[in-house]
Amino acid sequence: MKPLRIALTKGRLESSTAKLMEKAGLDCSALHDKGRRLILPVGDSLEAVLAKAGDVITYLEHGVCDLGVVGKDVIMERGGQFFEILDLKFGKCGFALAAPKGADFYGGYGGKTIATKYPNVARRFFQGKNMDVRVIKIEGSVELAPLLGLADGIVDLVETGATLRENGLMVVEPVAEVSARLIVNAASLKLRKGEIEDLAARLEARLDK
Ligand SMILES: Nc1ncnc2c1ncn2[C@@H]1O[C@H](COP(=O)(O)OP(=O)(O)OP(=O)(O)O)[C@@H](O)[C@H]1O
Ligand SMILES: O=P(O)(O)OC[C@H]1O[C@H](OP(=O)(O)OP(=O)(O)O)[C@H](O)[C@@H]1O
Repeated sequence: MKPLRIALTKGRLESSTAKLMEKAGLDCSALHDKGRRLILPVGDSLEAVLAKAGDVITYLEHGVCDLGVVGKDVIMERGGQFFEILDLKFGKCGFALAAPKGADFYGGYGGKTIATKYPNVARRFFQGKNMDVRVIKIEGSVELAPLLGLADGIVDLVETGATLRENGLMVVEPVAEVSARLIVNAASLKLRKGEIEDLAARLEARLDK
């Protein structure tokens, strides 16, 4: 039987993913000693693919990967046709609306401008409030936008709050909680149900509380 292929998000989620798989009894030595390789064996039943977060979903939806580990932030922004089967309880942070300290974000009558790396999440949040805002997509260091006068506020991920604090911004309102999720391609879940459920159960048993 060929190994199940799992797409892992490179970067922040990488070490926690490897730690969890190790706790579940899978040999992750290749991940620790990967050099520049992007496809690596994990135990003898898994093949790990290291990809950018959004690409994890692309590979999964096209059926070239069976499983994926990706942040709920990316799932909320991208959506897609797949099953989310497990909250992995790491990569914990949250979406928040933030604005310059002391600003009355909801005050005044003028239209508001929001800068964000997550335009769909931001639009949905303000639609839920029946508020018509202008959304500008920014690729990173989103906190810059209100400081430079481009936006009234941002919708971004907040973990420790240090980036907001050190740049004179504050949380106006939390938007959603975020953590890493295990996702599965729909056809794989049908065709390799037993193996996938077995892996999910092994991971679930070793999750942080
Ligand atoms: N403080 C945080 N900031 C951003 N993402 C976080 C944070 N804490 C946990 N995460 C999770 O880690 C995932 C990967 O983040 P990471 O910054 O490594 O990649 P990225 O967002 O694609 O950024 P880059 O473009 O810099 O690679 C996010 O999608 C999110 O689910
Ligand atoms: O609350 P904190 O612990 O300060 O973490 C939140 C910050 O981390 C992320 O940025 P990242 O470092 O990924 O850089 P980026 O802005 O270029 O995406 C996020 O976009 C915030 O800026």
